Amino acid sequence: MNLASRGILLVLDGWGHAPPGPANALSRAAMPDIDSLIAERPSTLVQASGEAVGLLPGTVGNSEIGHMVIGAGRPLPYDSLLVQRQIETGALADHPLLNEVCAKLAATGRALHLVGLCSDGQIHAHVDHLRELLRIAASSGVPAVWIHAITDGRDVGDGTAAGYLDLVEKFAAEAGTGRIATVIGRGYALDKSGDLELTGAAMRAIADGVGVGVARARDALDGQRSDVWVPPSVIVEAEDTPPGVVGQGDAILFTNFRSDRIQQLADALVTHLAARDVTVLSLARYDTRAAIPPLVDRADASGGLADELERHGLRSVRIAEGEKFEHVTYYLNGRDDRVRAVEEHVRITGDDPPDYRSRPEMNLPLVVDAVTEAARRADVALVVANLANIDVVGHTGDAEATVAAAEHTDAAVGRICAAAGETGRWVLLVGDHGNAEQMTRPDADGGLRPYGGHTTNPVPLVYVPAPHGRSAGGELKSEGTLADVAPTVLALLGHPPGAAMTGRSLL
Ligand SMILES: O=C(O)[C@H](O)COP(=O)(O)O
Ligand SMILES: [Mn+2]
Ligand SMILES: [Mn+2]
Repeated sequence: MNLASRGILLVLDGWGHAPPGPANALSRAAMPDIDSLIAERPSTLVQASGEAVGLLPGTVGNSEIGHMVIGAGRPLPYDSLLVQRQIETGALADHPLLNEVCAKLAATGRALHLVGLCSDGQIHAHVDHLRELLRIAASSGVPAVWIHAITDGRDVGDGTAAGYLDLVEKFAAEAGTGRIATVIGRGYALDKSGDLELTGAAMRAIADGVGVGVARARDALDGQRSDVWVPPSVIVEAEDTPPGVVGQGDAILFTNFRSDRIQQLADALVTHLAARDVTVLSLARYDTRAAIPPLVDRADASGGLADELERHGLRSVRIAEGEKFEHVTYYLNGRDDRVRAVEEHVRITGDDPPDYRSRPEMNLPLVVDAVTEAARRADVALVVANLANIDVVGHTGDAEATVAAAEHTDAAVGRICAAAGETGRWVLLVGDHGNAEQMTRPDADGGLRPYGGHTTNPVPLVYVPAPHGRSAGGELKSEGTLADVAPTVLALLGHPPGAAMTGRSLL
């Protein structure tokens, strides 16, 4: 392979584009390296949200679909879209497995427990799906439906949980079934760091009714520091036992469509309830240890960049710190957990602070070292790395910390581009979805409140040619999407797009 055709694909997580302004942490940050790349190198903006990537129109992008589409070279109908389609066509209401489980509950007088994130953030879940499941349960004659409401405050503004709890109660009243049994912050219920104390606290509230006792769902929010950290709370209507515990012969249906953050809880519940003869289902397919039957299955994501690199015998090294490791491996490879013979997966571990605001640099120097080391190797055609800071710190909603994260990211990009120059590599930089370029959101009273969630903004794509390599004229083609990244990478490596790819090279 021509030396100059080797490269580095850098995903800057949460790097969206928006006009400069006080709420744009990226325009506020001093980012001299990235600014000069955008000024001097071919660049464009590409779509990373909504239909362009396989989401419902107007839906914010996310790391899973972002990396999957970057890898697949085509939009992929995401799990949320597939669920929505099944609702619209009536297929969910007619789902044989769901009907069978509901019929059994009706016949045995047992309860259905719906467990999921209650917001319309559309990253992990949508409260409208819960509404539909309540309707289906009601029309199937399920005698009791308990809702285990996980509060959000991350994919939607913090302080909005009360409104969603009210909405859930309204949906239940409309359907004629459903009562909130527990209220649990996503910090507990959706931990994915392996902290089994957090997961255990959520699990005991759901399964056993052990937690902070409150009279009404909304009371669980009183005096709490954020929607994310609402302690596992149990609605106790009578003095003694909370009514919503999971009993012998009950069924649990997890209503999140995205697996990554609910799977730890789902696995814990399956293990904990093993002796209680509980049927467990999930709305979409999960990557749990226990096999949980999904109501809606995943779209095929094969034939992407990983398959093409393998076919051409091109070695790639994937590098990211823990928060985004699966994204440059599992998701980029189309939710395929094989490590191919031509791949190396490097998970950067450092010490992770409990709150990234206190260390917006995260473990970035270690990521840069690993990228530099891989870039020096002649046997490596492609280094793929994710720089997580802008997104992960952006999620705290703290604009000052996010500015600092962006400045660290800029310095890292400078170091990586210098290493690329020394090793004769090109670099392609791309965001996977917006986040840090929009750190406030209007609230109901016409004011602005801090916002740490994702956006629908396009993301930059910047091509830094190798010192003696192919140059792309002045600009990259316009009107691209994340689906065009893999064809562009393949073109730079000297290959056509894969047969399954509908994206095109933007060179
Ligand atoms: O799970 C999270 O951290 C957020 O809800 C979504 O962020 P991600 O899509 O970047 O993981
Ligand atoms: Mn992301
Ligand atoms: Mn994110």
